[in-house]
Amino acid sequence: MADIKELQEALLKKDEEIRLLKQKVEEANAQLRVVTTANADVVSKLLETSSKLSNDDIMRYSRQLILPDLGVKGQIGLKNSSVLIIGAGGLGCPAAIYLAAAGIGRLGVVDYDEVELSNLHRQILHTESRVGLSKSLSIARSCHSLNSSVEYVPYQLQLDSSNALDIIKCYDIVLDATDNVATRYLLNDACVLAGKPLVSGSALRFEGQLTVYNYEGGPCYRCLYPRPPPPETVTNCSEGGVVGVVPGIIGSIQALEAIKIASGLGSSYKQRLLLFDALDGTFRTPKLRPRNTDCPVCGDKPSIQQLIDYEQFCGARASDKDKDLHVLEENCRISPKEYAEMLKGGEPHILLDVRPAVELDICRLPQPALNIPYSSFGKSGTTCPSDLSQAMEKYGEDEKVPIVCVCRRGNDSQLVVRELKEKLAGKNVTVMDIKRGLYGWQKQVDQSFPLY
Ligand SMILES: Nc1ncnc2c1ncn2[C@@H]1O[C@H](COP(=O)(O)OP(=O)(O)OP(=O)(O)O)[C@@H](O)[C@H]1O
Ligand SMILES: [Zn+2]
Repeated sequence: MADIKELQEALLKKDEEIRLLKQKVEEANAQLRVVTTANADVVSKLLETSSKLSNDDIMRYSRQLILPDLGVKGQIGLKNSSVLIIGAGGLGCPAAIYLAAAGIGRLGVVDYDEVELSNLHRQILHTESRVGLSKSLSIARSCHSLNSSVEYVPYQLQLDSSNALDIIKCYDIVLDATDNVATRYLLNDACVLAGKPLVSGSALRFEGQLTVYNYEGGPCYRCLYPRPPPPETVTNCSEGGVVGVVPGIIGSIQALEAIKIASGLGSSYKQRLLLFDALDGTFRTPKLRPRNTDCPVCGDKPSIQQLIDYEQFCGARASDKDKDLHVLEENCRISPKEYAEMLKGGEPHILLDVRPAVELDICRLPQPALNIPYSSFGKSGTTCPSDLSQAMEKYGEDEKVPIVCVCRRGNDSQLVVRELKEKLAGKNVTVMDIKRGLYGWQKQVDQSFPLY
């Protein structure tokens, strides 16, 4: 009997435990329902705001909203998209302002550099009062005053292998508005690894180019250019010059392609190149090679699965800061001050200005100079350019007057000295360069000398 009683008590205890457990499950379910409903509320609120245009939006964007190809759907696509622009210069400025005006949701702008006076003829979002200010901040400010409903994220830094992926991952579309080969490869690889379309632009002198890499199965930059060009063949705007409107046009089309991608229209340049020639007034759009299945980064068996050292790969720096060459021994160089002393003392010498002829019209040292541009030195083969030989002959064989080379910044002049030393080997002629060229002259000798 006692056993049965004990068993009954044990059963009752178990029943009570089961009841308590059921109660706990019920409470947990109730809590779950509350959380799920709350989440659904948050999600639907988010959807509601991101899929709706405010009255201000409707008025502001009305002229593009009524385009049947774009419409409300396209505008919401823009509002929900983010674009990252690398380079706040000649291409970045027009690209940024049109993206801001069109109502892109978020706009990131990366640039390590500060505004300079020589930027203003083409980098049209910067102003005279912002000379010395960060370019990415300056763009964000200008765009904000045009459209404050866009979120702006300025990055005052140099994009490199250590930060590129983390930044790019936060955006939908990337615009390459930079001016150097190392950054082009970096951006290409980062966009392939992160799966982002790369709207790439470039502009120099009177010419511009544009294409969209890594977009809907199209080629990447490496598919078309597997090897970087020799560094000495690459020119940038500060060396080659550029007409401001050219990057204006290319940067605007970069914005246009990003707008088309973001609004669902798609880009016209996935396997096509735009070539703009401002002197001819022509636009050509040749087709490009398709994606290379053996491409080391976007091919079927990629060997590059993380970012590499792009400055090393290209043999060139990714910024134009501190570009001073040091190829000569100190005894082959004189300071601008020493050259000024030479002039004062009337020491006979040949001044050889190795800048392009067009630059001598801008300014020159106060001494008659022979002009043989650096670019033409290779053309005379192993011999000395004939103009220089003639100038040396004027002084006669016995009087070996020194040759003093000068250029804008003191880089080309060093290369010329090196070359002349080989060409004049055995002739016992002193050849030297003026350190830091006209920049050095302005700094050490004549502050009123114009710089460009
Ligand atoms: N890796 C990089 N990270 C961040 N910004 C970059 C990088 N590479 C280039 N840039 C920026 O891209 C911009 C390119 O623009 P652009 O060539 O018009 O200007 P610039 O270099 O100031 O011109 P200039 O050659 O006349 O001095 C520059 O502002 C430069 O600082
Ligand atoms: Zn590729």
